[in-house]
Amino acid sequence: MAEEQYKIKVQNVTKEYDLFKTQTDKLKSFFSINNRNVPHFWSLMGVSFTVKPGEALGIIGVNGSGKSTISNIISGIIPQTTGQVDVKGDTSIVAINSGLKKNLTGRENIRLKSLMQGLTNPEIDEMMDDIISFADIGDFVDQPVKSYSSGMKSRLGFAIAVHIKPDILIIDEALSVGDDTFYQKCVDKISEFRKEGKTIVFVSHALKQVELLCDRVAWINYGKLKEIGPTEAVIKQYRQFTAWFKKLSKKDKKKFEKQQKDIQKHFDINAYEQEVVKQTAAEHPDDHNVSGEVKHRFYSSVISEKMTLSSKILSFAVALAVVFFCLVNVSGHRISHVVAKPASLFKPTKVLEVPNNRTHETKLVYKNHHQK
Ligand SMILES: Nc1ncnc2c1ncn2[C@@H]1O[C@H](COP(=O)(O)OP(=O)(O)OP(=O)(O)O)[C@@H](O)[C@H]1O
Repeated sequence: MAEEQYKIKVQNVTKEYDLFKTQTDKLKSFFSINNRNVPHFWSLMGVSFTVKPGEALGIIGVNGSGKSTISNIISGIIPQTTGQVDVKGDTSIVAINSGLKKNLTGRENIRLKSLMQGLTNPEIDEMMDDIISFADIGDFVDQPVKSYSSGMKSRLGFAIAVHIKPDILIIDEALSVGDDTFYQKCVDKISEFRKEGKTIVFVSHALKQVELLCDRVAWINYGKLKEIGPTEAVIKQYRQFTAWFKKLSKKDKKKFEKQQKDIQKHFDINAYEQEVVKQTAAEHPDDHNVSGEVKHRFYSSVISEKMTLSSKILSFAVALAVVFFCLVNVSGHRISHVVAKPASLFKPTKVLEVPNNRTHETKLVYKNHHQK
């Protein structure tokens, strides 16, 4: 069977967030054995799709549906909770609020992002003027990014992203804040990118832009992939959904949104895993290790953000050891002495008056002898 050609493959990806109310709750959860009392929210509840080389995939969906979450996971900015993400090539993300260091100037940000992408200083010097001219932010290029408007940040972010020539360009709502002239410049650049056979992921609410730029569209709806397919067909379905939603009364809109959010709060990852096992077993009846394979697919490439009980105990023990050694050091006693008489940890050693007529070595022997 021919191997599937893809640039990005997202398989059974989920993303869970803990909804702490305060910083104290967060701290309490570190010391608790289980996190059962912390409310959870599943921003993604098992999303799978592939993006082919040279394809422009649009990602659409209502506010809070999980579009930025999936684009940040593909870009490697945040890890998924479960599932596999395979990206073949360098990615560069342009998002309104990501990637730029606000205390650095525009010029410094250009250098930093380019270095992070593996370019050398001479290569960056060569590109610097082109990037500055594309961003067209005037003297602000030498001002800290914190003084930029969102449109200026987007201009700079886009200019850097397209000039460092990544294999995969991810654009998350970045065009929505630019003016018409800049927007046209970006569209031309994206079209150029497509002609070069680069892969594009385009997250946007602007359906007209999506229609213009994308070959296929993924509609993410409250953490799930609702539809994926040809641009026209998916956008038509999405428009029908938004038209239906707009017609609801205020009360029904709220009720609908609450129902969807409740599903995301009570998502059961184990039940989802069993569902995938069942589905895979039905598709591959001769495979006798479906359960093991699904488990591997769910958890093998996941870096957990949460600490397990054993790692909590280990961190606690290391912290205690550090405090102990600091106290021993301050107390002036030897470790063996403190171990034999723990109370001495809090009694500082007497300051010894060493007679001046002794040599350095004999002073040390004298001190050791008298400290016992
Ligand atoms: N750090 C976080 N902690 C808790 N919840 C989060 C966090 N980040 C995102 N979420 C939640 O995850 C859900 C998806 O967020 P995401 O930003 O991916 O949505 P989106 O589709 O990009 O929305 P928008 O169209 O408004 O940009 C939202 O309900 C959001 O509140």
